[in-house]
Amino acid sequence: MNSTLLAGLNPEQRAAVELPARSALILAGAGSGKTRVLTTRIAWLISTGQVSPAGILAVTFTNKAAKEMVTRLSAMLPINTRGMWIGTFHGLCNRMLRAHHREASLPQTFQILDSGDQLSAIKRLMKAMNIDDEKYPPREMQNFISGRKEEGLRAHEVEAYDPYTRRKIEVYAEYDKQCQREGVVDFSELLLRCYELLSRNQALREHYQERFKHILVDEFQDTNPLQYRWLKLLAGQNNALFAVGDDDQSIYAFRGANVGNMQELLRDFHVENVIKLEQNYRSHGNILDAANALIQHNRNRLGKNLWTDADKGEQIRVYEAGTDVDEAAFIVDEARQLNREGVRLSEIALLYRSNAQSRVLEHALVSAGLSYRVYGGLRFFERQEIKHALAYLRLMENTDDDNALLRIVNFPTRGIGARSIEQLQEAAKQYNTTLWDAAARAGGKVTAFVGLVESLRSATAGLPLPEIIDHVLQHSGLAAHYQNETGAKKREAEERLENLNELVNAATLFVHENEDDSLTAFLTHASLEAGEHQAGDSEDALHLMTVHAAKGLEFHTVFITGLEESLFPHQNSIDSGDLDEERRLMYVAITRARRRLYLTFAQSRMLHGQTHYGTASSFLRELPEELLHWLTPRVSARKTFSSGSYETSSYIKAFAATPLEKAPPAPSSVWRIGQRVFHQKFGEGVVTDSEGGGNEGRVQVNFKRAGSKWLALEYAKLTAI
Ligand SMILES: Nc1ncnc2c1ncn2[C@@H]1O[C@H](COP(=O)(O)OP(=O)(O)OP(=O)(O)O)[C@@H](O)[C@H]1O
Ligand SMILES: [Mg+2]
Repeated sequence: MNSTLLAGLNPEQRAAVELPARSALILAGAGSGKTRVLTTRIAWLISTGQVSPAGILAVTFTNKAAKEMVTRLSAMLPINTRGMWIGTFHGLCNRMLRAHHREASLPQTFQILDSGDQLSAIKRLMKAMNIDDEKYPPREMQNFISGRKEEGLRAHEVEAYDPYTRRKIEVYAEYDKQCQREGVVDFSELLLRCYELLSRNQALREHYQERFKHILVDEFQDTNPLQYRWLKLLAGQNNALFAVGDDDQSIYAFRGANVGNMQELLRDFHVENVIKLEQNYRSHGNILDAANALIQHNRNRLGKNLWTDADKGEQIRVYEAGTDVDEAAFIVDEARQLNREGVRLSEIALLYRSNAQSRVLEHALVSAGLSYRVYGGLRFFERQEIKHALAYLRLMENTDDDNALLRIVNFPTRGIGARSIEQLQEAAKQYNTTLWDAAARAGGKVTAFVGLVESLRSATAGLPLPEIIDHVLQHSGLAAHYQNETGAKKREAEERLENLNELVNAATLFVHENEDDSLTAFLTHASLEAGEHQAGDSEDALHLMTVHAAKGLEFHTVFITGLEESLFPHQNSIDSGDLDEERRLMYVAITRARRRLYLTFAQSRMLHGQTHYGTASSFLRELPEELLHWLTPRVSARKTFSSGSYETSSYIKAFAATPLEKAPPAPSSVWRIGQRVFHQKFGEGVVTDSEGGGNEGRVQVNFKRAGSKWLALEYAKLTAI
């Protein structure tokens, strides 16, 4: 059986699979078979009797990847893969915390806060603490708390040298208390709590160290310091850590991931040899050449060469659209044509840098009647109506969940005003109880609400999950609320109602696929797997996702959309002067394609309610011309590319410019993005965006002292500096 397992691997891959039971690092570029090697190694270890399936712990990047790994394993081995410890860091930590909730001081039914829930919990807390949210923006507070947790630091361990930080630490401490009181944990808490559980509880630690002889990690370059410490703790002195990764695909430094972990791994685990895989099996030559050429612009690379046996294949298709709507229309036409030629829709991916870009694409796909699925982004479980429904379910499970209570106490409206809710919060604070307890004593409509939730709970006790959910939708008033909507909101309400019905379907599927079909398990799934598991999973559908979410995946055809300066590369990285991480992101995007790659961009785009006028991404310029096939006249090449200096030609485009014949802008409006300017009142700043031309135009300037502002060119007397 081993020989069939190993057949088809090249000698380096095979050597990696058959490494002795010591720690190892496989450092290799995109599409070189890292994930395949990792999966095959699990199968090989089990089939050669070196370890039982229960002795394996494998960390993948997404739940989708974990599922795929389990499916591949069952195809390779005649074993029961159910219950194997294969999952994301969050998923595995959740599992461990559920199993040992008492030791971790958590209620068994603890609920998970996604990032939106976390933000509202922080806002609520800051209000109770009377903290000025202008001085301490809640989002910044959220980043502060999550950032510290990802470094493994509790509030009392964070050092502060100024009053501002001290205040933030106070909020952090109170926030943790609030979560504990309410029986909820946020994403980073899952990891930190699990880490603390293992590090404090020797018996438990030894139990798991004894069990997991082989720990395997995919996408190792994106582990953050806490995840790394968690792995180290589990590995102990004797277990083997098998890590695969690619420094060129490290795209989570902004969230604390640390490529330096690779160096630490070599040292901490006494790794003797690093195996490199250099043959790419995924992409045609031109695509790989483009990826290699791009990434060569980065500094500080560990250095790898990728080559392929495959043909050069097609050139990369580049398309310049007038507007984002035109861009979407072009993509839909091409996708439809490919589909007619026999490419399955699920083999086509539309990638974008930011979630907000998906709306226009989705609209075009809906109009064209093409099925699609969005991964990440506007997540099914994050939709307003779904969160309302989940809040009822959460409160039924755990009445301490104040977040859930606040969300639905007056939704659908039952005449409980803001004033009553404030009184409720005051009472809870005064008696040091949860809102639920306070509500039970408050009397009137508030107490009737408690009665409603209790009746939902008793009426559904013992029912199968989908029926519980259906009952709650019908009897909480949620379904009726959307059914009764009329007028302008009717269409939207119908869609929301469909989503609610979809929640029942999701639960049906969940029960079918999981041994633990309790409500708690389902709510956990809703928090952890949000967006990865959408309706109609079996249907052939296009994939839409951010580049971040595309990591590790591959498709016949990939469209990289919105390739405009300040969108991709993102303005933040342009401002910081460090494009390396953005370039790695672009490298990830390019290397997802097997056969065909499209690069598209638009001259104007509506984002966040404003029209933006952009120029082609500087990444386009980093790709060798001979690899590109321009589908639109190379206007930008003339104006933007051939001058040699990108900066001098990235001017503000005139309002009335047509895609092909752009009127040169009036001299008075030539403020290029990146230009440093001086304003009488606001002082020094940098132009970050622009709209329109001539005197009607506006520019956005990020002022050093005054922050970001839009200014009308007619009035703002800016001078270049
Ligand atoms: N020896 C091989 N022969 C044929 N195909 C292979 C071989 N090794 C890997 N492949 C195929 O190449 C593709 C890329 O493999 P895989 O996804 O494992 O690469 P990876 O290194 O994990 O990529 P990424 O860095 O994007 O995660 C897959 O379709 C895989 O099945
Ligand atoms: Mg991979």
